[in-house]
Order: sequence, then C-alpha cells, then structure tokens
Amino acid sequence: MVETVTIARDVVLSVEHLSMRFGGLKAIDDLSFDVRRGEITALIGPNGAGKTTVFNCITGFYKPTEGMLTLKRKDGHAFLLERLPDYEIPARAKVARTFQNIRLFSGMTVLENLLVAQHNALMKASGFTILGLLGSSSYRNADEASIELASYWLERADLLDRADDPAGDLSYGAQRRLEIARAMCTRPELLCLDEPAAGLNPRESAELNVLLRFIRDQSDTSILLIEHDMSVVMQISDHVVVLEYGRKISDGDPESVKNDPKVIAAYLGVEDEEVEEVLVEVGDEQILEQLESVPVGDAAPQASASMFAPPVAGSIERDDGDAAASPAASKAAQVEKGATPATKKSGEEDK
Ligand SMILES: Nc1ncnc2c1ncn2[C@@H]1O[C@H](COP(=O)(O)OP(=O)(O)OP(=O)(O)O)[C@@H](O)[C@H]1O
Repeated sequence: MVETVTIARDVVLSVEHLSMRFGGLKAIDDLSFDVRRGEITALIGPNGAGKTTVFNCITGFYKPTEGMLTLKRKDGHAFLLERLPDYEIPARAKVARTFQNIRLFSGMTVLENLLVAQHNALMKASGFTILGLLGSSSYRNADEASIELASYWLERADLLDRADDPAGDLSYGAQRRLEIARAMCTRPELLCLDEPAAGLNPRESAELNVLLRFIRDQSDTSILLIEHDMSVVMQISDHVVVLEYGRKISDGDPESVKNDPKVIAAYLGVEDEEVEEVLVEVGDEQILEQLESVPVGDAAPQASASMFAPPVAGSIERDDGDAAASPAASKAAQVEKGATPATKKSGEEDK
C-alpha cells in the first residue's frame, strides 16, 4: 500500500524524530532533517556518530525504533520508508545506495555490471518467460534502452573506453565511479553514498566531485552522502547535517556548519593543547577565535580531529577502503560497541 503524506514540495526525503536503539545503546536519538530535491546533502560526524545507521534505516536494512522517513517522488507519490519492505525501497521509492566497501561484480565487465543493475526492468519487459526473452519486441526495446542508459552513465563516469574490461581491473577511483554509475542505472530519485571518497587520491576525488556535481545538476537524482573527507564535503555539498552521538548538532550550508563552534568542538574533541595544535596546522584563525567562546566541557571526548584537515597525497590506506588524510585525521576511538541490535535483520552488518 502506498502511504500518502504531506511534506514540502522541494523535499525529497524527510527524516522526522528518527531513533534507533541497539539494546541499551541509542545509536540515533530523535534525529530530524530534510534532503532537498536537486541538492547534495552531506551527513557528517565523528566515528560512531550514527551516520551509517541512518543510511541503514533509510534503505530498509534496519527498521527504526521510532520515527518517520518520508520519501517523496517527483510524481507526487510519497512512501514511508520505515513501513516498506527493504526490497521495495529501491524499486518503488527509488532510493539507491553504495557502501563503504566497494561491491562490484569484479569478474564481470564494466558494462555487464551496469546491465545487471537493470535486471528488474529487463525481466519485466520479458514478461518473465523464456519466449519473452527470446522473441518479444518489448524485451528487445528494453535491452537496447538498458545498453543506452549504461553507455550514458559510463561516459559520464569517464569509463566508456573500459566498458569491456573486467570491473576488477579498474583503478580504485574508477571502481568507485562505476559503483555510482551502476546506481544511476536504476534511475534513483535519491542516491545515498556511504563515504564515496574513502581511499581516493586528490585527483580521483576531483573526478568524483565532477561526477557528483553532474548528477546533481543534470539528472533528477538528489544525493545524500556520508563523507569524512571534508574537502569533498565543503566543495560539493549544498547542505550539511552534523551528528554527534546520534544527535544532530548542526544543520545548514557548508560555510555556516564549518564555522559552528559546536561542530568544531565535536570534531576537535581533544585536549585543549591539541585543539590549538590542529587549528594552527590548518591555519584557520577565525575558527580558533570561535572555539575560544565554546564553554569548556562541551567538546566530545572521543571525537576525531579530521574535519578541517586537508587530504594529504600519499598517506591513503586503500586495503580496507579507509583513508587517513593526515596525522590530524587519525580516527577517534569508536563509541563503546557491544550492544545487541534491537531490530537488526539477519545477515552481515551493513557497512
Ligand atoms: N548492528 C549494530 N549492533 C550494535 N551496535 C551498533 C550496530 N550498528 C551500529 N552500532 C553502534 O551504533 C553507533 C553508531 O554506529 P554507526 O556505524 O552508525 O556510526 P558512523 O557514524 O557511521 O561511524 P563511522 O564513521 O565509523 O562509520 C556506534 O556506537 C556503533 O557501535
């Protein structure tokens, strides 16, 4: 059943009073924010802040403990994502997602990866029969349309000349772009990207930025991304939402969020001397001045100091997909784990 609700016209996703508990741990606590249509919204925060949990709630991997997630499609249909079975979220609500770890079919060619993403549309066109596959004109048309769409996104991702190569042969940055191209082949209205710049070098990050800006400006897809690389966030986001310990601490345009003392304190939740050291390294005196007005004790004790540190070429660890931007960007200790998920589905943890 299609759940119909009323939300502002330019909002594609409305998150309202979202909470998610894992046993005794409240990973998300009464979180509300909007993703506006045609924008890039970044969800940022120190490690363990709850960003991936929000994605898992949006994409149906977790059913939230409380709250409403309303996806409004351009045609006016609205879906309450927390009530949809997870397999219907991409198909009906048109939400696509990529993961922190690259998940391509590495033995298939680049083109095949994009065609597999359109499997549902092709099967529908075949009428789910072998005769349909072999002879029907609707299948042939759908087949041609799939190849055309795949070629379009391969070109946008600068991968057209690699179409027949195995996906596993691509460079890391090219594989990231292929994942995004594959997601775009499902014609999503909301694209959720979990750390798309993780492990990319500055040149690859710049290529990613070009692709994401193109999606925002030239397609009907809005983007919600989790990202630790602040150079990416600050360059391409229209809107930034900051989480700390599952709660929203800031929400606004990149400039206002960057200068929000609560955000600075959360990211630089370290000893006073270290704060100063990092800020001097970054060279932002304005932030330093603002930080002085934050009451002592407001800083989170286990946050990361990575926010304003620029990426440093050559210091990127790619094996596990994590990027270390600079010494100042070392990840903070995780918030204590170990609680049992209240509503986690069977299968692996979705990271
Ligand atoms: N399935 C789970 N079971 C128990 N606790 C969980 C589960 N998933 C997440 N958590 C906890 O919820 C909190 C938020 O985790 P989450 O992975 O959403 O944070 P994050 O902001 O995405 O972190 P990172 O930036 O490191 O990816 C953490 O304390 C984490 O340990």
